[in-house]
Amino acid sequence: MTKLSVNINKIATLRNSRGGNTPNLLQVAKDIQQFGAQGITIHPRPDERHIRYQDARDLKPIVYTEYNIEGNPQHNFIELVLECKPTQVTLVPDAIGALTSNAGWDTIKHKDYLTEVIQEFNRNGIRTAIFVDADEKMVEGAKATGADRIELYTESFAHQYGLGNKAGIGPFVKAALKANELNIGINAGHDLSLDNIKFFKENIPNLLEVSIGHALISESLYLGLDNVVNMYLQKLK
Ligand SMILES: CC(=O)[C@@H](O)[C@H](O)COP(=O)(O)O
Ligand SMILES: NCC(=O)COP(=O)(O)O
Repeated sequence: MTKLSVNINKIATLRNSRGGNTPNLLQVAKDIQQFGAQGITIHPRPDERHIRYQDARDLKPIVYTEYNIEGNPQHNFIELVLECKPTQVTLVPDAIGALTSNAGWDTIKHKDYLTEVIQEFNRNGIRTAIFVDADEKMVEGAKATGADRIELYTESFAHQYGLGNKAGIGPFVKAALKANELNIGINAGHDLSLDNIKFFKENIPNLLEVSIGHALISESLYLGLDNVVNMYLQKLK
């Protein structure tokens, strides 16, 4: 079974568009867990355009499933994660002002920095994951930092799959086999959807967790959050 962690960034985007508290992020997080999701993911960005740092703190007592905080480990982010002590921190190399995540880490070039940050989180009992492209060398580099898991950046797979090109899964299978060989866990995310998730899951050996936000919230506009969470759970069995 692969765990579903729902990324609630888009709920915060909607809330922030009017400045009030509708929709209520904390209530949505409670409901998503009640509907059966096994985790909640947030990705606070430095400009706090969707998830605010205070949201991360407020969610701490609400999230009783796996709490995953994603972001670039700048000083403020590290402080926040150490304060919130989530189940998992996922390190993502976001450029300031990027529209969304658009690349994995170069785990070879940044090995020393990543190792240092990961040691700090490990000392605090927080599981660590590194966001990487589907590249065996980057998986080896992630393992060398001491990270518990990789998160495969799935945008290229999703894009190719949408064009009808199933061969786009190829590099992801190779990266996953390398991760299995090295005994580093596998998460995945970015642009996964009801259309592509089953194929992805069936082809990736030992896929532990997926974090899904943009498509899942969009699909919920038509089908409802409860239905959509459960449709993903069926496909991830
Ligand atoms: C790492 C990743 O792929 C997601 O966290 C994604 O970047 C969501 O962030 P946005 O909601 O800001 O697009
Ligand atoms: N880590 C990926 C994530 O949290 C959600 O990405 P997306 O589904 O919003 O593209």
